[in-house]
Amino acid sequence: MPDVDRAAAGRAAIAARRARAAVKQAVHHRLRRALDVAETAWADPTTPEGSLRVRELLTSIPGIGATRVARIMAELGIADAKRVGGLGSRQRERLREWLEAREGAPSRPVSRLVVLAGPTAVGKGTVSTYIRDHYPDVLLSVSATTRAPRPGEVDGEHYYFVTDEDFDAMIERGDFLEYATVHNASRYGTPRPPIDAALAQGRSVLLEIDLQGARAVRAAMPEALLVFLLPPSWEELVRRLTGRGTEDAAEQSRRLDTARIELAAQDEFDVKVVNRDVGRAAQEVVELLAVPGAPSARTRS
Ligand SMILES: Nc1ncnc2c1ncn2[C@@H]1O[C@H](COP(=O)(O)OP(=O)(O)OP(=O)(O)O)[C@@H](O)[C@H]1O
Ligand SMILES: Nc1nc2c(ncn2[C@@H]2O[C@H](COP(=O)(O)O)[C@@H](O)[C@H]2O)c(=O)[nH]1
Repeated sequence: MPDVDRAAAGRAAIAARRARAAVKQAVHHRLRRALDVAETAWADPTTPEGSLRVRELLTSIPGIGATRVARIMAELGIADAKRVGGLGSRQRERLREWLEAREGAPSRPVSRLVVLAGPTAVGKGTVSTYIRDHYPDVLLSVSATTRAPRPGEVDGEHYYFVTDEDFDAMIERGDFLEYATVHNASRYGTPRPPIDAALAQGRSVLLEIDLQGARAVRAAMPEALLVFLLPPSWEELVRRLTGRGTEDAAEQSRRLDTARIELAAQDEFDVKVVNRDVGRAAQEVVELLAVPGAPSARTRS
């Protein structure tokens, strides 16, 4: 096949894969949302979620129309007019199981190379650390950076802390899969050799990098799956950034400027995950990685 045709076929295959992933992600997202709504209603039936009718909750899931809803509710033993907050404990359990079984169905895209990006302080580092600690089969890439270590950060574990000269030398040697200046401040780069070695051994790899890095990895390795971590709200994002207390006011403001740009680019990503709860967000990311022994959504506590 001529090179031009091969390139066009490759682009078409990638576009088709992204389209399929987007549809699956939309269904998954609505199922996840339905579960969140139900859990909120059961934690406090006086909330707006509590007064939602079960049939409304179920029709919010793509592909489920009125006829199917009636059949599902009959199977679950839930009367047509029931509200989510008014369900008894057995009905709740049956509905939860039904939603989790759907959500855990093997319909999501899975990749050996996942890029986790998202705005400052959304919890990328926290979620990645949770994955590293709970799923040792996954290689969490350690970046090089020219920024100074924060209290408690360990060289070689959180980052390779290097000088500007070292960073330049690494660029010269072609050590990086990608690198960027982030928040108009320090430089960060992803060392390529450990990633190639892990993928060659069949291990899954997680990169926790910024938007520019995510775009560069997509260009270099189109098989990578790009995941965008979202905060529950802008206010919560600001709370997390200020609560972390590791940046002064000027740096916080610079990071929030970048955060606005990053949030505006979220639709470029294959999958979006909301970080309400660290363990849950980590599990959602792990389910996108081809990891042997990772628990399915059905076994989530
Ligand atoms: N689900 C969560 N609920 C509440 N707090 C959280 C959650 N996830 C992370 N945090 C807290 O938010 C703060 C920011 O988290 P973290 O440093 O992991 O963010 P980040 O996305 O890696 O930030 P940056 O891009 O600036 O490095 C931390 O104090 C962390 O403990
Ligand atoms: N493009 C890259 N971005 C990276 C890399 N490693 C980390 N990052 C991102 O930088 C910011 C700031 O990190 P912080 O530790 O100073 O708070 C954050 O968005 C990281 O995801 C990398 O190798 N390449």
